[in-house]
Amino acid sequence: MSLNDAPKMQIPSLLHKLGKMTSIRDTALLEQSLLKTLCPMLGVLDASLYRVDDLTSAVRVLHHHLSRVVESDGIARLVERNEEIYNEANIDPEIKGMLQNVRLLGKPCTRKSSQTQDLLIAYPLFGGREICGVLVFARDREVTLTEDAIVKGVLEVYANYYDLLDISQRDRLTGLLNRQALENSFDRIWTILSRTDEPVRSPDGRRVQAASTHWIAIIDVDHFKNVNDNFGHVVGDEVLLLISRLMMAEMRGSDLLFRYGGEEFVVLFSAKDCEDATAILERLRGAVERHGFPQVGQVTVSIGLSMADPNDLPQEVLSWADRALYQAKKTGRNRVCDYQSLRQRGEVEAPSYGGSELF
Ligand SMILES: Nc1nc2c(ncn2[C@@H]2O[C@H](COP(=O)(O)OP(=O)(O)OP(=O)(O)O)[C@@H](O)[C@H]2O)c(=O)[nH]1
Repeated sequence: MSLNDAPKMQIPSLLHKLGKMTSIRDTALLEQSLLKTLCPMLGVLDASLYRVDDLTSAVRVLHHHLSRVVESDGIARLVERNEEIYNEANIDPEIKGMLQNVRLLGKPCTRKSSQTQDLLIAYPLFGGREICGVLVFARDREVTLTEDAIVKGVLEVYANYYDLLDISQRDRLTGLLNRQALENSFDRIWTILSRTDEPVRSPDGRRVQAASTHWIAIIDVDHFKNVNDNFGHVVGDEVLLLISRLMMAEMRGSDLLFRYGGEEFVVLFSAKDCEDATAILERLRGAVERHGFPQVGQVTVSIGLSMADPNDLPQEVLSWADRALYQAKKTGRNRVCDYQSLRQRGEVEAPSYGGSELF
């Protein structure tokens, strides 16, 4: 079968959807739009996009789900639901296996679902020459050659456009997400955190567990002005770049890392409890402390931590982490301080909301 066999109505509709997709200016909405474009074309109600890191573990998953709901007027309508999760811990082993196979083979893979008897179909998503994601959907029949060509074409347009949008969200020096990206996505991330109890389903209908407690940390380089003053800005930039690489090495692929300001970074991550979150950041602090920075030698960081309870305002939580950072600086630097413990011990006052430098 060739593209000529595609139903006549499908091509105008596809072009229209591609036009809509490329009018979007936000990567998260773009992903939703991709799944929204492909689902009706493939005749499926669910599809998922797994973003993977260099080691093929999924770092972020978007599930798109359509269901038929009969409304009060008696007419059945399609209702759309999108779920985004940042924790790969509970992805089904069957899906994990497929992600690995797609990554190794660099081409689409199909296997029979052990639970529903549907076919699980996975397509690689390329970012440059690397695979940066996998599209997965389940259906009762193989994709035809025409469908295969359409899916690959749509994924290519999507990937090229995603790269363009992604550049504008990145800090030029470190490649981490920039402050603008944090501010733009803060409310969306918060909504995801507040939904942790809701069931999330993978394309073959199985339940995917959501994440544990979330935390925000602000990481600030100590006496960084001295680095610039003594060694110059080029060396200072190299220090920032190396610290960002140490952060990437020490944190998990699913953690969100931002360069928030000059020598200030923000990390959004999940951890079991405060002890666990502190231990993760202590590991990072120690890695920076032990690292030999060219010319400069030793550099240290101070870290302020706060629990990111979705019932609190994101800006408020960030200001608490900032308050804890201030305390870490005040009490000697090269330390991790967490706001909730400082409050319990009466070592800090609650900052007056709205008075923070952040936002
Ligand atoms: N090289 C380089 N320096 C930067 C960049 N952005 C900000 N800075 C410098 O970072 C320094 C921050 O200095 P301060 O805010 O005084 O803080 P500090 O010297 O780190 O002191 P403490 O935070 O109190 O430990 C300033 O000298 C800025 O010029 C950057 O992109 N590259």
